[in-house]
Amino acid sequence: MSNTPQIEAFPSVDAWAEATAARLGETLAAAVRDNGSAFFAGPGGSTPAPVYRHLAAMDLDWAKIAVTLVDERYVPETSSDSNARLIRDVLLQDKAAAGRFIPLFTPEVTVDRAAIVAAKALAEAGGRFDAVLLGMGEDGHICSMFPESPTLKTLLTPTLKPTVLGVPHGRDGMAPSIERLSINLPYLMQAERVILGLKGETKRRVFEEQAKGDPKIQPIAALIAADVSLEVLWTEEG
Ligand SMILES: O=C(O)[C@H](O)[C@@H](O)[C@H](O)[C@H](O)COP(=O)(O)O
Repeated sequence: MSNTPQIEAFPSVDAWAEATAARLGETLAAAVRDNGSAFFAGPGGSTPAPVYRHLAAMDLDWAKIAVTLVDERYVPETSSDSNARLIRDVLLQDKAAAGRFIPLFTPEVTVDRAAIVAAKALAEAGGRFDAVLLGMGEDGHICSMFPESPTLKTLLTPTLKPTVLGVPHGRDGMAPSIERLSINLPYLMQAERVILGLKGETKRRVFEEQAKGDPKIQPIAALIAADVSLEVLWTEEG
C-alpha cells in the first residue's frame, strides 16, 4: 500500500533551502564516495534558487558531479524562460562551478528530436540520478507533466524505460505556454533520493489533494503509487 509521505515544515525559506540543500549534498557526496561520481537533476521555475545557492556553496567534489534538469522549456539559454540559464547562473557558481552541466535543450528541428538527443545525453552520463529536486506547480504538475497534456499518460507510465519526452504547448490557453522537454516517471522511480520542495499554503493543500488522485493522470499520486522515495520539505513563507 503506498503511503503519502509526511510533509516536513520549516519556519523560513532559508531554513527550508538550507535543509533541502544539505540532504541533496549528503546524497551526492555519498555517491561520489561510493561510486566515484554523482548525478543531480533539478527543476527550473521560481522555487529552487535559494536551494541552489546553498548547494553551490557546499564543499563537494563537484568535478565528479553531473548536473541536469528534470524539465526544460524548449528555448535557448539566451531566453529568460530557460531553466538551463537558472542552473548556470545560480547553481553552477561558487564551489559548484566545476560541476558538469548536461542541458536538455538542443536547437533541433522539433522538440521531439531534441528529446531524443537529451535522452541519449542523460543515458551517456549514467542514466540514473542520485539526487533529484522537484518543484510543483499549483496545478500539481511536476517536471513538465501537465494536466490534460497529451503526453501526460506516457510520462507517468511506470513500466517504460527512463527517458526524455517532448511536451507540446497547451491548447486553448492550457499550460504549458511553450513546448517543453521532460524526464518521465521511471527516472524518478530509479533515483536514490527525490526531494519535493514546496513553498506556500496553496501548494501544501494542492499536494495533499493530489496525493489522493489518480496515478495515471496526477503526478503526485503517480510518485506515491510508484513508491518513489519521496521527501516533502515545505515552508509557509511564499
Ligand atoms: O520549468 C519549470 O517551470 C519547472 O521545472 C517546473 O517543473 C516547476 O518546478 C514547477 O512549474 C513549479 O514552478 P514554480 O517553482 O515556479 O512554482
